[in-house]
Amino acid sequence: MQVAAVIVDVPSRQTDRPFSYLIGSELTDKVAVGMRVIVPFGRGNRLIQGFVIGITQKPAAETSKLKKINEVQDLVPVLNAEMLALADWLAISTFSFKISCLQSMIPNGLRGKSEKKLRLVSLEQVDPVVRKFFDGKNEQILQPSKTSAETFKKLQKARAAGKIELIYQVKDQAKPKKVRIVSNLLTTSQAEKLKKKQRANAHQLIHLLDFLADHPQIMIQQSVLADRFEISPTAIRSAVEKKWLKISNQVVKRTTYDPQKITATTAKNLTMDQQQVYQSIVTTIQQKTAVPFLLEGVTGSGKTEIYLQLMAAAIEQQQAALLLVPEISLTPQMVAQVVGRFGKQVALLHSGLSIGERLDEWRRIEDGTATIIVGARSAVFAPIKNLGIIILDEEHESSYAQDSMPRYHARDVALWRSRYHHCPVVLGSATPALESRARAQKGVYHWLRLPQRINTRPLPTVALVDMRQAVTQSHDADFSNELLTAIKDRLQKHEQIILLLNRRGYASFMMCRQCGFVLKCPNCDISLTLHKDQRLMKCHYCGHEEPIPVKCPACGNSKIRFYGTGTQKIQEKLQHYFPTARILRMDVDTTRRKGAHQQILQRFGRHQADILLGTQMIAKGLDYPEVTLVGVLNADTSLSLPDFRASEQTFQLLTQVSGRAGRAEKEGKVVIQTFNPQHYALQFAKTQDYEQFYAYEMHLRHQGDYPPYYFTIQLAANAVSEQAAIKYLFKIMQELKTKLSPEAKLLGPVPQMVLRIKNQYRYHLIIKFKHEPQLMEYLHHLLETSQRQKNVQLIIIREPMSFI
Ligand SMILES: Nc1ncnc2c1ncn2[C@@H]1O[C@H](COP(=O)(O)OP(=O)(O)OP(=O)(O)O)[C@@H](O)[C@H]1O
Ligand SMILES: [Zn+2]
Ligand SMILES: [Zn+2]
Repeated sequence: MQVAAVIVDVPSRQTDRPFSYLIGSELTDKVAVGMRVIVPFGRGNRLIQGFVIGITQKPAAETSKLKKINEVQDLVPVLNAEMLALADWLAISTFSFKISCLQSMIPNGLRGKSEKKLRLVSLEQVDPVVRKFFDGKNEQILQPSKTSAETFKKLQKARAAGKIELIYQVKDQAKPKKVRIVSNLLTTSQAEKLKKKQRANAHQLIHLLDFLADHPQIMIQQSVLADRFEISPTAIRSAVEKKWLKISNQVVKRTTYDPQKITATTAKNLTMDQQQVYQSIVTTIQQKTAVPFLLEGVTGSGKTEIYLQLMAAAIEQQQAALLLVPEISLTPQMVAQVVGRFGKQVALLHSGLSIGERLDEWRRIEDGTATIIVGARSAVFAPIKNLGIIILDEEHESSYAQDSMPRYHARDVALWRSRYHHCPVVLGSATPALESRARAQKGVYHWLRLPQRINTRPLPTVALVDMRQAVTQSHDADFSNELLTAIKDRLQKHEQIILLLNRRGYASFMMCRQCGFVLKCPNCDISLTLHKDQRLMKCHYCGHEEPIPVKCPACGNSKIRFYGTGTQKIQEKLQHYFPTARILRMDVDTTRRKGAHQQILQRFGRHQADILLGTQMIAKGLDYPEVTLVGVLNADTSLSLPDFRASEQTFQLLTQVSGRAGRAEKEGKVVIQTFNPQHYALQFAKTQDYEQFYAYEMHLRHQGDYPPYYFTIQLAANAVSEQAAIKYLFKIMQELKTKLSPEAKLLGPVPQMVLRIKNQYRYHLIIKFKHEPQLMEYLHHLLETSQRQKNVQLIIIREPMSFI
């Protein structure tokens, strides 16, 4: 009898092992390793999803007690041998449940009970058995247990030959995507006549009539009309009422980018420096060797062009390329370049996709149609079969680390996959993570450098403004005279400006000026954050929200103040200083809508605005030739976090954002406002000297026994009872002391920075160590036994991003 080892979709310590299921005769030869199955589970025999990770033959006598697989969900496996091996490694190295690892490798749309349909693509030379299965129809639902083994085999064959395709029926995919198309009902002369009849202050309608006069008979997507031609929805609505316009719905095929908006680009001639870097890497693609590279190239040194040409080289070798970026919505320029160069071969994976879109892209990668894959963190699991190169852009970005299970770092997964595929990995950054740079130093990574900008353009000059003095002159805690003067100057020259409001470790909260009461979350030990546009106070940890109070909940006084500078407030101030300046704001509030990031950046790129004001979002990767001034309003907020990486992250942020200035012919200037001008992170940011910063910071890390000199593991205990959490960690600490060598160091147990989240108290213990061969095994044992600890939840995090 055939028995399948199945990992079931119940993420818990108790169920984190394979369960045996019998493969009944109706499913013989249809179940394969890597397929999803539906199985009965638990006492109630609830039907749940699982993954087959092994199949064995057993004598009938041993299988009589086994439950049977209810149904197979796939025609061909969704997880291949590589993914299964990767899941094994991931589960062990990140202390995660196997099911969580497997789930993170498939798109959401394949979770749970989706219906599978097969669609006939071509009728030519189709096997009669397959033809009969379709029974004259184009599409047919697949139910493996009700399909004969012969038919199943033939279907698999037809699929492999591209004669049929698999369609996973996902809720949102079932509904075709529609767009609203606006048709112009007016002739040019009608539009012009109507224009004369409008009131002079009806700017929007006049603007629209101008457009209609210029474009008779045009049919255009409403979103394009709104975005590119800046016509407001209100104007469109009233034009429809007036019968100037007609709106109709049109079904479109889902694509994740609009090919019409992308212009094709060709490869640039590499500079000497670029050529050298390119050569070192391209040989490893050709020779199929798993070499990790650290590409340390200053801002504007032309790393992107090297990536593009390396990807082209992989394609030439009939291989695929994976480009990881920190957050795809923030890198529309990068996406435009990749799509411009590689067109339809590109698949984009990012969080902005709907479930159906993601599934479509995943399938295009899996069946080999897409060979250039661009995506954020989770794209590192893209089902690419023959990888030729993996590139991690901005490799220092913390968004590459997932902070929920499985707690993996995309860099580690990329390195693993590079070994599996025998292909190079390129870690690129102007400000590499200290860990990466240290590994390059030790020769673990092959170290490549681009110390100069393209065509030896200078880096921008950076001025630090001491806000302690500046405030006394400008009487404005947000703007120094120096920054205001510089802004005024660029506005006069019609150049562009980027202003950064550093909001890491920063939020606006409410305090009563009468009694000092601060509005806190009822479930967590943290103050609620003001979201002005939604008129809500929100908890960023548990999602609790409540209306903005008008009176102090404690004393009833109405003298409530909101602290913490918001981008909205800064925008108002800025507009007051420069009434005619066109300002774009980019923060969580203005980018909630899908595609909003892209729209804002495109408008700025077309020079439809003078100032781009934003949070960290605007610091990375932007390449706009007209930007000659970058201002940082508050450099210090991220320094004050009690975190060993605070300086590193501040330096990285400041260097990255400075790098946006002066990338083309015109020289760039940066003004950084700070209350700590003497701090080394700021001093080195002033010279944008990564190497010096590296040397200094490494010295401090060495003295403090911090990474990368030590490996670290965080043991976090969460419990409703504070005492239980502390007690449990103390017990572990005692045990650890007997297991670890004297070289290892233990910190804690101490409360985490936010002591209570969702009514759970949070304590932790940090292990710092250099070489402890027994440790991993002990920790796995600890996790296993922790399930007996009913009232405490233990989480083990390897190399946590911070100790807070
Ligand atoms: N070989 C080349 N010849 C001419 N221009 C180039 C060449 N390579 C790159 N450039 C241009 O130089 C500018 C900077 O390049 P790019 O954006 O790739 O820098 P980067 O190293 O990725 O910088 P950052 O780290 O700041 O994102 C771009 O405008 C790009 O088009
Ligand atoms: Zn009060
Ligand atoms: Zn909360």
